[in-house]
Amino acid sequence: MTQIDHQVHSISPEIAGSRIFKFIAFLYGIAAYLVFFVTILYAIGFVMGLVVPKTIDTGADTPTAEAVIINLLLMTLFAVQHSVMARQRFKAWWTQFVPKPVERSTYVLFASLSLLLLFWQWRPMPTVVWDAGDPDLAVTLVTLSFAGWVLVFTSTFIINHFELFGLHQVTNHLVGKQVEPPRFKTPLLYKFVRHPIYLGFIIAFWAAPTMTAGHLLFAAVTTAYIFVGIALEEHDLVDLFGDEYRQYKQRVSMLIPWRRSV
Ligand SMILES: C[S@@+](CC[C@H](N)C(=O)[O-])C[C@H]1O[C@@H](n2cnc3c(N)ncnc32)[C@H](O)[C@@H]1O
Repeated sequence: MTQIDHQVHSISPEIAGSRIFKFIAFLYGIAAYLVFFVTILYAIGFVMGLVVPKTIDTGADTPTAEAVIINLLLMTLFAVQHSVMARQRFKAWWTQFVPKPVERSTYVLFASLSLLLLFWQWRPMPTVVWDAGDPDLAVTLVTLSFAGWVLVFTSTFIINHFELFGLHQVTNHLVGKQVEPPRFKTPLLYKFVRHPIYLGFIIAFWAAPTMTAGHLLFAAVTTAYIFVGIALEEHDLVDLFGDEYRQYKQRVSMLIPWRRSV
C-alpha cells in the first residue's frame, strides 16, 4: 500500500480531530459495547438453556447431517471473523478504512453480530449424550457452568474490560488522551494460568447436566477453536513482548493451574 493510497482511504486528521467526530465515535463505541453486552448475556442463556427464547437445544427440527453442516458453518464464520480481524496485519490494513479509535469497537460489533447470527440460525441436535440424572450432580454442573461465566467476566475486568471491548479507546479519543501502547500484565489469576478467560469459556460450555449432541458439537468445536486462538494470540504476544512473554510461558501454565504445559 503506497502513501498515496493510504491518504485516499484514511479519514482526514481535521475530521478525525473534530469534536463532532469524537462524539460520534464515542456514541458508536457505547452502542457496540451494548450490543456486545446483550450478546454475552444471551450467550449464557443460549448455552445453559435458561430464560432466552432460543437455546442451543431448541429450534426447527433439522436432519442431523444438515444440522451438523449449518452449525459448523456458523462456528467457522465466527472463528474466522474473530481470528482474522484480531491479527496485527489485518488491523494495519483495515484501519485505512476504519478510524483507529473505533477499530476495537468495530471488531467487537462484528464478533457480536456473528455470534447473534449463530444463536439465531443454530440447529438443535437433541440426541442426549449424557444426563446427570442425580439432582445433586445436576446442580453441581449448573453451578460449575455459572462459575465458568463468572471466571470469564472477572478475568476481563482483571486484564482490562473496557480496553478489551473498545470503550477505553473511544473515551480517550473523546477527551483527547493518547491510548497507551499495550503493556504486558499478569494480575491475580494471570499468575496461575495464562488464559483464564478461555478457561472460563471451556468450563461454562462443558459443565452441562444434560449434554445433547448439538451442545457437545458446540463445546468440542469451540474448545478446539480456543486452542487455535491461543496459539495465534501467543504468537502475537511473543512478537509484542518478546522474552517477557517467553519467560511467562515457561513459568505459568496455559489453562490448568497445576500442570505447566497445559
Ligand atoms: C480476549 S483477551 C484474552 C486474554 C487471555 N487469553 C485470557 O484468556 O484471559 C485477548 C487480548 O488479551 C491480550 N492479552 C492476553 N494476555 C495478556 C497479558 N498477559 N498481558 C497483556 N495483554 C494480554 C491479547 O493481546 C489480546 O489482545
